[in-house]
Amino acid sequence: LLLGAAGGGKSLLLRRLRQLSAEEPAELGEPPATLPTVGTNLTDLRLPRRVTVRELGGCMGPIWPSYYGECSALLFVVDASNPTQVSSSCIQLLSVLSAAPLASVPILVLFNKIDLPCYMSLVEMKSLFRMQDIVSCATQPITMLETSARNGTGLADVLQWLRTTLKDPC
Ligand SMILES: Nc1nc2c(ncn2[C@@H]2O[C@H](COP(=O)(O)OP(=O)(O)OP(=O)(O)O)[C@@H](O)[C@H]2O)c(=O)[nH]1
Ligand SMILES: [Mg+2]
Repeated sequence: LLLGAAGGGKSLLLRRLRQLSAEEPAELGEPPATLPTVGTNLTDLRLPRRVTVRELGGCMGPIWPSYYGECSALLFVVDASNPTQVSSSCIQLLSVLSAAPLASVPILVLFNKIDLPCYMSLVEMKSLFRMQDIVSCATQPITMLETSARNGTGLADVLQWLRTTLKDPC
């Protein structure tokens, strides 16, 4: 499952992950245009095992929980260049972490858009989110990464996390 506030970069991230996991990955090139996801967006990745990622648009927040039951790993995207979204993203993350069906689902928090000059660093984001408190109270394993879906920074680590996390399907 791929979640996060509207405009954080989920759709672009998914396109990039698909490009990078293709059999013959080409240069990423200019980012393709994306539209706000109204509803859900399903994309298959080859890791090489087939993994289906379901993006839920930020505007679909009220119905996110109806998809928690079938989730084996969760990516949560935060726009690290947008200070005004930090508090709402933090509340959304807390509600994801406290959802019963996700109690043991591994979580990867992605601080995206780090190519922008005004982005907030991992250290700043961790402190704004009070990540230490969140991680110590959470029942699920939480990993954090900085990414740019625009230029590809960190995306190989995202694929590696998915490979490792989804290695032993249960
Ligand atoms: N500079 C920069 N722009 C990005 C990055 N990732 C996404 N964007 C841009 O941010 C805008 C929103 O990206 P989307 O991928 O559509 O965002 P989304 O999270 O899917 O949004 P919803 O579907 O509405 O929930 C687009 O203009 C993207 O090109 C990034 O890493 N860096
Ligand atoms: Mg989208």
